[in-house]
This record gives sequence, structure tokens and C-alpha cells, in this order.
Amino acid sequence: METKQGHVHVDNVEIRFQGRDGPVTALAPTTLELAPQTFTALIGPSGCGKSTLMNAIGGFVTPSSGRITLDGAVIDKPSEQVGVIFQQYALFPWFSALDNVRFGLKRFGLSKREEVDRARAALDEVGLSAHADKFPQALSGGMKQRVAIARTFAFGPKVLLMDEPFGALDAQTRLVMHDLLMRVWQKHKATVLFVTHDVDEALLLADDVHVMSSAPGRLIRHYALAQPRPRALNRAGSDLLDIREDILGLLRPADATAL
Ligand SMILES: Nc1ncnc2c1ncn2[C@@H]1O[C@H](COP(=O)(O)OP(=O)(O)OP(=O)(O)O)[C@@H](O)[C@H]1O
Repeated sequence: METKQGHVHVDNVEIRFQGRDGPVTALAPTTLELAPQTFTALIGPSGCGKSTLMNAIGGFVTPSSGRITLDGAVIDKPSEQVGVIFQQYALFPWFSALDNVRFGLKRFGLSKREEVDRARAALDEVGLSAHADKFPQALSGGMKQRVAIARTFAFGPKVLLMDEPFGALDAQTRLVMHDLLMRVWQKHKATVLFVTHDVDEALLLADDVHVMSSAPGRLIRHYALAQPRPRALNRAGSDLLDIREDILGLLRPADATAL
């Protein structure tokens, strides 16, 4: 559970689905490296294949060609080495917050005591100690996503895939979640791939930002961000605002001026 690395190599991966009117290319041939324990944001227009790429790294979708490896081993099915957090909270409504986190630990053969201790520590890390016995319906959206984060980090995945995890939250809660995620990630250091539609979110959080083209998606631009955290977009001397303009230009539909 503890040995970390988490080098992901997406090697010339193309993904096609059988659509109603024939095959659809969801992801054009794509090569991407996620260095161990870095935070990569993926941004692109709706339908460009972001979730498809993420699902392939999660082992939920098989590439039509090319291959994906984690520390050299081909990913061909979901495993406990890769954690996933989606926009929809995916908590079990009939389990308390504590039991939701415990559920993620079931397959590790811990004693009940170890399981509960570990789950409590994970909830503590996300500031939910006082809510451990509450059921999801009694938790706010931000709190539910905290439980999902606790559940995932509790089992120590090498890779964490986050598909618009804060997309359903209000702006204020999102900021709080950014701080929380940075804190927890810097402690546990999984390799993170984070899909978002929000350019600012990508710039505030990521070491690397990849921009995808519209469908069939491919990676069209990479930005390596070395700005120290915590970041502010308008800090003097920072070029984040220029990068933001650049990315918004890339995402603007080519025919927007004709509207
Ligand atoms: N299982 C599937 N079968 C057929 N087509 C699919 C399947 N999954 C995805 N697609 C198609 O692949 C393309 C890419 O979808 P995907 O969900 O990866 O895009 P996305 O960039 O994540 O979109 P969004 O930002 O709206 O979530 C879309 O045209 C979608 O309809």
C-alpha cells in the first residue's frame, strides 16, 4: 500500500467507439507522460475526449491502439493503484461518512481496528472528524467531495484521476476545496490527472496543463507551471494571466467571431 511512484505513460493511444452511424474516434492518437507525483490538468472543449482518456488510464476503457503503462506495467483493468473521483460524489447513501471511507479500505485485509483508525485519520485530514457518523444526505456538496477525497487518499493510490471533481460546487466552496486538495496531495503525493473546464482552476493547481482540441481530441498545447503555491493569478511578476489568455484563445471556437 505504501510504495509510491506513479509514472504514467500514454503511448500513442487512440480510442474509437462504435456509434450508431459507425465508428467514432473519441481520442485521436495521443502520447502523454505523467511524471510521478506531479499534478496535471487537462482542459478542452466539451466532447473532446477528456473523460475517455481518463477512463482509459483508469482501466475502464481499452485503447483501440497504443498502450498505457503505470510504472512500466500495462493498464488493462481498474486497480487499487489508480483512484478516481468524479463530479458526482459516488458515495453510498446507506453508509455513514466513516463507513464510506472504510469501504475503500476493505480489500486490504486490515483489522477492523486498523480500518476504523485509518478512516478516521483520513476524515480528520479533510476536516470532517465531527461529521464521521453522518450519512451523505446530511452533508453539503463540498463535504461529500471531502469524503470522496478522504476515501481515495486513505487507500494510498499511486495515481489519482479527478474528472471535474468540483464542477458542481459554488465558487466559494471550490476555493476551499482547492486549498484542501493541495494540502492533502502535497502530503500523500499521488500522481494526479485533473480534468476541468475551468482555466483558472487548472492554473491555480497544476504543475502541467495540457489543452486538447475539439473532437476528435488530441493534445495541442502544454504549459509547465513552476509558480510556487499557493498561487494567485494576478500576482506581480507572474505570467499566469498571459497563459490564461493564451488558453482561452485556444478554447474559443474558430467561428466565434462570425456570431
Ligand atoms: N462509450 C461510448 N460509446 C460511444 N461513444 C462514446 C462513448 N464514450 C464517449 N463517447 C464519445 O466520445 C467523445 C468524447 O467523449 P468524452 O466524454 O470523453 O468527452 P469530454 O471531453 O470528457 O466531454 P465533457 O467535457 O462534455 O465531459 C464524444 O463524442 C462521446 O459522445
